[in-house]
Amino acid sequence: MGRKFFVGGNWKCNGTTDEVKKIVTTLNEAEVPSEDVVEVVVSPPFVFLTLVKGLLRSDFNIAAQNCWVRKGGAFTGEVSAEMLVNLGIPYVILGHSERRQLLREANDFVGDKVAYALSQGLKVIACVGETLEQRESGSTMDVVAAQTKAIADRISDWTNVVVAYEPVWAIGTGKVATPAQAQEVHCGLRKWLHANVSAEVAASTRIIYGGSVSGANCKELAAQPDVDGFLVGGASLKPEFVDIIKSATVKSSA
Ligand SMILES: O=C(CO)COP(=O)(O)O
Repeated sequence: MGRKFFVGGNWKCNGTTDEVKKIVTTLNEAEVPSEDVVEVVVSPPFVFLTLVKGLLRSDFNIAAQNCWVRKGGAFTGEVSAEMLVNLGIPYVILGHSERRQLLREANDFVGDKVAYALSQGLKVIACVGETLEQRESGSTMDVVAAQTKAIADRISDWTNVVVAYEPVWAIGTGKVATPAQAQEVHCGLRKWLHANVSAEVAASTRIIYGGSVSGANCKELAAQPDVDGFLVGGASLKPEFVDIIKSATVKSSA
């Protein structure tokens, strides 16, 4: 199947120039498994993309945290996919729950963004996930399936898509999903892709987990068969991120 382990660090709206330089220095000095074993992608705020690109080791990649839904133009405050391509930024995170919730990004809008970003040559980390209320009402799979469907309806090639399952109740709360809870949804998403897209896409698309991932809990999560990596928030700003990258070896030694 060859789903290379993927560890993303979403820095969100954090950091000063000095702090960013410090994080990059830590990453550059870290001894981590080779590129054949793990793909590492860090996602600084837009304003630091060029700085990080200039300093970061070449075996790590960079993602923007968002981009505009269509071609750039008169859209004050937005950053277009074309601009990211122009800067040499390979990845973009789209549909993060903070944007879905705080900025009211709806499923269709996120689907349009994913399709446009892919059409411009970007790779996409597409986020899905349920709220606590939705989980408690038993609609987790329906919610993540609807979010995934809005993407599937608009794209035909999944090669450059990584799906990030991030339960909203686990983000920034220290309340991590149990390995069994993560595995259940990841397996459900893979089955959904199998039934609604294709067996090949289901087998080859990486489904990564996000929500209070730490150096302490990453190994157990990484051991789950359908967990292909992580999207890390808070811990990606700390040296602990290196331990999370190293959890890739749980997979390669399995
Ligand atoms: O939202 C996340 C990554 O995109 C997860 O954030 P935390 O790791 O801080 O819970």
